Amino acid sequence: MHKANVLKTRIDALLNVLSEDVLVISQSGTIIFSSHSHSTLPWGSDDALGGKRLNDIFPDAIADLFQGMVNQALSLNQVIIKEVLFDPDQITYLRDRGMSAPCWIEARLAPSAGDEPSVVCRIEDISRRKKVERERSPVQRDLLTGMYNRRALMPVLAQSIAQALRYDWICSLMIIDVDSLRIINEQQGWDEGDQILKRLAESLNSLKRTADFLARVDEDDFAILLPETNQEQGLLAAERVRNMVADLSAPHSGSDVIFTVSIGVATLTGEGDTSEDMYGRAESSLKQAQQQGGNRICGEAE
Ligand SMILES: Nc1nc2c(ncn2[C@@H]2O[C@H](COP(=O)(O)OP(=O)(O)OP(=O)(O)O)[C@@H](O)[C@H]2O)c(=O)[nH]1
Repeated sequence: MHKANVLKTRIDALLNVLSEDVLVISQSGTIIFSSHSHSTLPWGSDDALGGKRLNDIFPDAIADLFQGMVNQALSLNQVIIKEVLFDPDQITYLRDRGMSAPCWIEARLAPSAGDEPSVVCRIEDISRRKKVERERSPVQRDLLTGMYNRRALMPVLAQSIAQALRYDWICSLMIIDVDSLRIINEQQGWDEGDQILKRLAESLNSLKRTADFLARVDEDDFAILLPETNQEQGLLAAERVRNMVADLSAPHSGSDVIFTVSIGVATLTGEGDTSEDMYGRAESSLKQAQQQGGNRICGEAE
């Protein structure tokens, strides 16, 4: 076999056993080689990527980020590593290939030794590693908004329930969900979605009473634990939140952040009620509010 063919066969064999994808990207942002016959990433085959420009595949912000890495790798002549969160909702190319969950990618760019200025990029899906890190992490704060997360809320809720049962008090929990954040991200960009989450977090933090406990509990969900609050008062508090969001979105507020929220409220039922039960009931009420079209509040039937 010709020496060059032997080399190519060896390289192909090597690339096929890698779980990562390898792309060679030219200085001008064109993919000149890709290795994905057995890729776990949904990029498609070589043919689908070869010759494509970064801008053909990624939204501008991500294409620019890769291009910046390419330039840096070439000018510094060293490996550049970055973690990037891909949201398939924003990347038609990935969505068309059936990718639905957001996915962390570690992109590692190493300068090539070829004639044409280009870089070798190793792309690895690190979603599983990120998930394990999140689950094991003792961190109790949400990185985007700086608020507590669900991990922090649950023991506080359990303690609040225990106290309320012991001293014959009451407490309520509301879960607030941003309506259609997926569509906002899609139509106005992920950054706009981030601004909405941050703005909402800040406003909830200012609105809540000192004794209330606020947390970002899911992608687009916040929860507020309301001590010494019965169902009627819980529903009133939820109405204040909904009105506050309406004010935030009003044209006169000087903000172009326009969104609505749905809210589910649950109240302690008595002996035997647990934090998981109460949380589940607030979630069911929230679901009801969403099913009724969103921008509304639902509590439990008495
Ligand atoms: N901008 C932004 N979006 C996020 C973040 N975390 C998750 N998301 C996105 O938020 C969206 C949440 O989707 P869904 O749970 O379907 O919520 P939704 O579109 O608001 O639908 P409903 O809640 O039923 O109104 C998904 O598109 C996520 O990718 C974040 O930190 N920032």
